[in-house]
Amino acid sequence: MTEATPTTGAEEQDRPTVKHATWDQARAVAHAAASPLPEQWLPLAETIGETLAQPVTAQAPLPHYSSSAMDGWAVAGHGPWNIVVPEPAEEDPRLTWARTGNEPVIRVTSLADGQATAIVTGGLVPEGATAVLRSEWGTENDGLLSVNDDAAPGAPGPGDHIRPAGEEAAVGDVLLDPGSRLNPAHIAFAAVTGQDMLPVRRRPRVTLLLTGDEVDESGLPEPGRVRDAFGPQLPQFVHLLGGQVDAVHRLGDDLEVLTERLTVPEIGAESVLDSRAQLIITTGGTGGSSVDHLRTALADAGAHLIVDELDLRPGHPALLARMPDDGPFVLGLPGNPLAAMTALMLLGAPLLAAFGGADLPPTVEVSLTRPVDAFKSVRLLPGLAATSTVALAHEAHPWARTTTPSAAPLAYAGANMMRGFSQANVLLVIPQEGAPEGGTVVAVPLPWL
Ligand SMILES: Nc1nc2c(c(=O)[nH]1)N[C@H]1C(S)=C(S)[C@@H](COP(=O)(O)OP(=O)(O)OC[C@H]3O[C@@H](n4cnc5c(N)ncnc54)[C@H](O)[C@@H]3O)O[C@H]1N2
Ligand code: MOO
Repeated sequence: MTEATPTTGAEEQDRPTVKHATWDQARAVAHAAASPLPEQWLPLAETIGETLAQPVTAQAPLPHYSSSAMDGWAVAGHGPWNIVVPEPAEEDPRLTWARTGNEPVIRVTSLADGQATAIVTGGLVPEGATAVLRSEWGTENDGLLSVNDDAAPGAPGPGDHIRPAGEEAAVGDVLLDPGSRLNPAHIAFAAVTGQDMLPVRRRPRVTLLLTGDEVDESGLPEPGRVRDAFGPQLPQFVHLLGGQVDAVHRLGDDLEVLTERLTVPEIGAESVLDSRAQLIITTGGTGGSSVDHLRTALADAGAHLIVDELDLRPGHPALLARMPDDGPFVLGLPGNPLAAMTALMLLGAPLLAAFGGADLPPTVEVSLTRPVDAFKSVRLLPGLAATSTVALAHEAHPWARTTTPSAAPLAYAGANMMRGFSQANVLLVIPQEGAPEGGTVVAVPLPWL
């Protein structure tokens, strides 16, 4: 985890603008730009989908006691064994009427060599027990337990069916890493280690400003108009990347409206709490035409450009800026749908990860199933990689070894096209000179890989 030092507005403004950023510069600069949001403790069940702020460590050995993995008998030494029957426990007679189960007994806490006692799965193994004999393999006769003919030869071997305390983790072991986006498996694990609350970083609040007079929100548009590719999916896409979209505004192509939306707090302007979103994502209007106003609006508002254009296609007119006085970040996505998606992955994903205190999202190396031609610039192409989260886990866990996965560059990858992207699970970084079949290139995993 990288714990970025909180920056002041002044430092922010001093940082030079990175112009025409390469794909990896864009990721690194965006990730370094934001500081982790404050952490808060939430009840375990409410932390799924949030980002863990501190490591979870084992407070006790895991499991915390030696238990039986089978119903049967705990045995000490070689058989046959004398069966130790638990003594009945003394009980307050006024309470016996309420009891529905078995008579209370005093648990057998230790066994001497040649003794055995009945045990159920998950039961606490008595001191001195050397193995558990499963119920199918033992026969009781007159207080004596023997291994029967069904048993495997040599059973029970030393330690059989005993789950030793601490076999999963020792006290102090790091069980979950900070920066992890918590999923149901993490929560199950945290629960069995005895956690009730976890420290998480809340998602940064995001406002979407969708520009474009020519954009329709439903139906099949007339020629000259386009159907909005962003409104129906960008809030969920941003959520997958760690943000929380609280507001979506459609602005048309109007400089005044855009400037107002960039500078006016979302709600509660007079509130003591800063109600502004931490990130404003705009779509369209990044270009230089008479109806593209984003750059003008940002300059008028005194915003500082952190990244000004990317040195690749599609997505080159994208920008990352910050409003003055520690104001929100502004991520300007180009209007062409695929260009917007590449810019979101290169600038938005690392920025949102940094807000959560998470590392730069990992990339994977893939080998191409077919060659890709040279082009006038680096390209980001939608790709279908034969990989899984295991390949990503490999980055964090060297024990999850994988070989280089293959990936197919997908057709229909124009800046305005969604057909290729709709089948993709990665964005392939193709060098300017192209790449041969079998050539290795970097792939940026999409958050639904
Ligand atoms: N003379 C130049 N023209 C263009 C250049 C250039 O360098 N010189 N760059 C091209 C590239 S590359 C891109 S990308 C776009 C950037 O455009 P903008 O960010 O200014 O976006 P718009 O002009 O508003 O729209 C571009 C395109 O995208 C469509 N669009 C917009 N919003 C949506 C939406 N919500 N859903 C679907 N499609 C949308 C819009 O209709 C346009 O077709 O500029 C190139 N031009
Ligand atoms: O960003 Mo444009 O979409 O590079 O082609």
